[in-house]
Amino acid sequence: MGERIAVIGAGVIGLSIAHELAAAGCDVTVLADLAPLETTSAVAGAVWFPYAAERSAEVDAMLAVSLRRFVAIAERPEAGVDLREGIVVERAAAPDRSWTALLPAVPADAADLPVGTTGMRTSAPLATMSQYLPWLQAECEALGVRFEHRRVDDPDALAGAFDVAVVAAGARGGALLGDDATVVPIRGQVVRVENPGVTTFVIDDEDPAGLTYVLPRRDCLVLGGTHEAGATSLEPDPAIEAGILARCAALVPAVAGMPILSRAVGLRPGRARLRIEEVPGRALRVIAAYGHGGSGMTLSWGTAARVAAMLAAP
Ligand SMILES: Cc1cc2nc3c(=O)[nH]c(=O)nc-3n(C[C@H](O)[C@H](O)[C@H](O)COP(=O)(O)OP(=O)(O)OC[C@H]3O[C@@H](n4cnc5c(N)ncnc54)[C@H](O)[C@@H]3O)c2cc1C
Repeated sequence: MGERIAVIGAGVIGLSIAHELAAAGCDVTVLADLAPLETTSAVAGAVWFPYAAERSAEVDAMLAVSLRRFVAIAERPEAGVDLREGIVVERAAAPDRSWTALLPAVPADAADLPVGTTGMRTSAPLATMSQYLPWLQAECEALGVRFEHRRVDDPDALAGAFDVAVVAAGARGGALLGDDATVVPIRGQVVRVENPGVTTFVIDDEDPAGLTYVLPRRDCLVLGGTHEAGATSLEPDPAIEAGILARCAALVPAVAGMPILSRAVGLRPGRARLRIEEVPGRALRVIAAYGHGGSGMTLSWGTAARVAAMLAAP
């Protein structure tokens, strides 16, 4: 392709796109005002599982692309991605098991589930983001990608220096393009505790007391969470944290009282539909790539493949 491409954003979406475009021969520069470990992506659990994002045939194809890629990446221990056993708790009378078409799963034993629930046992890629994002950045750099710490106020101002701008700016994507007011930040708070030896993840999205999950990363156990549409505070809330700790201890008793290592808040880029498309009428070719909600890691490689295919087309 050989084009000069600016990727605005150094979260999991921007890095994955930069990687695929550089691998295809483009001259790629990532422009971002937050480094990978400062982004929402670094707050993510981060388990491959569709949550709070568009579902459609097109998105399911992207989910499949990402899943295959993460399974392959898990073969490289230095990347920080592991295939983990896990349980997805179900509380609906007719639970949505569409994800099992992508990820094989079997009914979980009642003894492993909260009283009165059903659930599925599966095995899914889980990324230790503190390791995976730096690894992905290094992989990009090995392909020649440059990184500039810089805020972009107007993508059109990149014309001349670049042939294409890819807007992978997460929750700020709509504001940056100025033509999309439909992005809603969805606040998510987590607590990271010492892992008492938990190896199985548990997700209970529909817990009536609040979104609850326990995710064993390599460096900690991530306890979550919250789903607060429209909330934007990046300060961890102590009352919310107390609720998370109580719900997680009820779900996985071994986590009760474990020492807290850190706390984090991220703003998921909520949008009814992913925005992956050409943006007409700009001073250079602009491609939007944001709106991944609670599934940015889950959709990252599928997104990158779609953007690469758009750029490969004449
Ligand atoms: C608590 C929590 C748990 C989660 N768990 C999971 C999970 O288990 N699995 C999963 O798949 N997803 C999960 N998510 C969702 C996931 O984190 C997001 O979907 C993902 O991080 C979005 O990535 P992104 O690259 O689009 O945005 P971000 O990670 O937010 O990165 C945005 C980038 O754009 C840059 N940027 C923005 N505006 C500008 C500008 N004007 N100029 C320059 N740079 C700019 C920023 O500096 C940053 O580098 C979770 C999210 C939260 C909050």
